[in-house]
Amino acid sequence: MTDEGDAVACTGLRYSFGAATAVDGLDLTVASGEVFGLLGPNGAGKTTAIRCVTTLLPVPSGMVRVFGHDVAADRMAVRRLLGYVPQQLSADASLTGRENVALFARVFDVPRRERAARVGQALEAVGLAEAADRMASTFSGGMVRRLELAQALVSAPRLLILDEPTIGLDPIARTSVWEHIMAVRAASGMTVLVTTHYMDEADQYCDRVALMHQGQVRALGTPDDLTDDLRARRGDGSSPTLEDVFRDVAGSGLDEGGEFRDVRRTRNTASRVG
Ligand SMILES: Nc1ncnc2c1ncn2[C@@H]1O[C@H](COP(=O)(O)OP(=O)(O)OP(=O)(O)O)[C@@H](O)[C@H]1O
Repeated sequence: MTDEGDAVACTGLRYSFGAATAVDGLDLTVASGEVFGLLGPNGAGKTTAIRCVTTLLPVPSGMVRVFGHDVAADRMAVRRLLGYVPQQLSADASLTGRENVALFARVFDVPRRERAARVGQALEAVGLAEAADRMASTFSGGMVRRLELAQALVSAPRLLILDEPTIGLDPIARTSVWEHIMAVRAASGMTVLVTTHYMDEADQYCDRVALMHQGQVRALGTPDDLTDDLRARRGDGSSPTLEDVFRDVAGSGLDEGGEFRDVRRTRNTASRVG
């Protein structure tokens, strides 16, 4: 397989935790260069699906390719192509911003003589050049998130995967995180795959979105296509939002919002950066 073609192609992906099916036959294609949003409430299966794409979970059933590489058969090639910002804290509070990014540069095999420059560029790209030599423990929640973004960017990934990048941040910090993501994407042409349950962010920043519910994609398209389609079906002159589209495809499931475990995990994630 060459590394041309779509950034991500999932066919019939299934993943279960014991008897509980988290991802239930996911078919999904992310085109090279697009910003793609995987949306859904807590427990929809978003994190499980992207952990399969990143090779952190196996692919027990179905097929997942990243730029043509089968993630099950060619794990190292896939890892070299992607940067991943997980929901969990990945920055070390006892190191400076620069030391945190340098650590990722070493782990991701950035050539030694390029490391210092690449670390500096990654910090600059997320607006942390001036704060780079402060301890990460002194950073605000938004700065920690941007530091984690720099960690993922230092290896110059072709595919950046972000799991709830703005959860727990105030509106100004959320905008700042997104503006830095979009600026790096515009400069590098990298593909971005992001999970979020903030429909407004998806509407504003994503080229296409997949609405996921109970392990399956229930709707797929550009935010405008999805809202236009619902407007046409309603035919009552109202202007639906992406959230209305989600309520339409997921029904009452959206309000139920996953199990207790899912809510607790999300709260933990939010408080660790707050
Ligand atoms: N380690 C685990 N053990 C058992 N079940 C799990 C585990 N991780 C996730 N699940 C279950 O799998 C389903 C999908 O979870 P997943 O984390 O993929 O959803 P999500 O859409 O990313 O939600 P969130 O926004 O809360 O992260 C949920 O029902 C969840 O309870």
